[in-house]
Amino acid sequence: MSKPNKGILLVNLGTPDSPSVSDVRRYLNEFLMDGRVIDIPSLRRLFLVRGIIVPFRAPNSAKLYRAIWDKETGSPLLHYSLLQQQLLQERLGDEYHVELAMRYQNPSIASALAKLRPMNLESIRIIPLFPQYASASTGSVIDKVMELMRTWHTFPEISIVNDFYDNGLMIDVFAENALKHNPQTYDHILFSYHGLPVRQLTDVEPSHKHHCETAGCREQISEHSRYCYLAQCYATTRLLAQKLGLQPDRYTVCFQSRLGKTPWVQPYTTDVLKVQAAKGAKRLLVFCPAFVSDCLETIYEIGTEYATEFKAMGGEHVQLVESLNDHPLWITALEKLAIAGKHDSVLHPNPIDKLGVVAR
Ligand SMILES: C=CC1=C(C)c2cc3[nH]c(cc4nc(cc5[nH]c(cc1n2)c(C)c5CCC(=O)O)C(CCC(=O)O)=C4C)c(C)c3C=C
Ligand SMILES: [Fe+2]
Ligand SMILES: [Fe+2]
Repeated sequence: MSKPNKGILLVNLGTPDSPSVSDVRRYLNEFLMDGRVIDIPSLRRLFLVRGIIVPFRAPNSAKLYRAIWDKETGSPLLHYSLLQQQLLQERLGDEYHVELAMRYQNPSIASALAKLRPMNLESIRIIPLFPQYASASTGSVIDKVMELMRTWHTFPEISIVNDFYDNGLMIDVFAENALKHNPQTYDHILFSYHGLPVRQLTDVEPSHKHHCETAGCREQISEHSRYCYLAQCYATTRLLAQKLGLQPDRYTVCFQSRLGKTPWVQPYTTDVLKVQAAKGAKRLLVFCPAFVSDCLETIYEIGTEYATEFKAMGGEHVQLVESLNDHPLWITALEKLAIAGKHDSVLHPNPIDKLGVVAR
């Protein structure tokens, strides 16, 4: 067995160590004290998070985590992330060493970097597992990695995959997972993305600030909206709709998981459910393309909470499209990202067929 020469660090958001109230409290405290997540001055954040949000939220969130916790495999997010790490390692072979980390809680980014550092690697590629760039997710991972690496004496070649919202193989896997449910048999289709406070959307870059909603971010990706979460969510949706042959009146883009009282990007998924129920829709198919693994926000929020709400409004069925999880083609997408970075971008193609990575 040869010694690995290249490091890959996969990073997802994080999950509590267990669904106990104390572990959920520790997780929420770390998560929500991140200044990129609750982006207000640190003293106000401390008061709001420690004094109000976490004490009230932790017991309730712990109940939700208990509902999705598997007796053997624990948190679905950690379970699928570990599978992705293991399957990617098998694909890449001995030349590479693949580590998994979570931005919050465990396995921590610090512990993953502590394993990679003494390997004296030629390069390390960091892959935050969020298809669309947001400062609160991808940005926070990059920030943390940079903070931890600052003390290193020597650096290998470092690269970061900052988004992959238009990755062709990822689109193929979501489309394939949806086809199992015969999309044409549903009254309407929702593309439900994780929400963000509106102010976090507009703070992208000076030429984009204040123009997000008027600069056509929902219609196209432009040089001003290249890093706009909203623009990337709509771009992912257009690619999926195109792949599945969906006309615009068959689907709605919406945003879930709002927290707090400030305005978040709209339309909210709950409002779209109401509109659809009022129109007489009975069956909804829901994609969650901001998540590469099924997790609390897909399994519980969509599959249980929103499904129950929709039924109470007269609907009959809400079907979640399974996430990418351990799909072999998604592992191929990760393999390509690991070897060549953003290669399979549909909108900005940079083919790497010459590297010999073939779709399996
Ligand atoms: C898709 C990427 C994500 C972004 C962007 C994001 C922003 C964001 N999230 C919160 C608050 C919460 N999110 C929670 C769970 C959660 N969030 C993501 C991803 C993104 N969040 C995932 C994958 C998960 C699920 C984790 C799991 O263990 O399965 C939670 C915790 C659950 C709960 O108590 O409801 C909170 C809180 C904010 C405030 C925010 C941006 C500002
Ligand atoms: Fe979140
Ligand atoms: Fe925008």
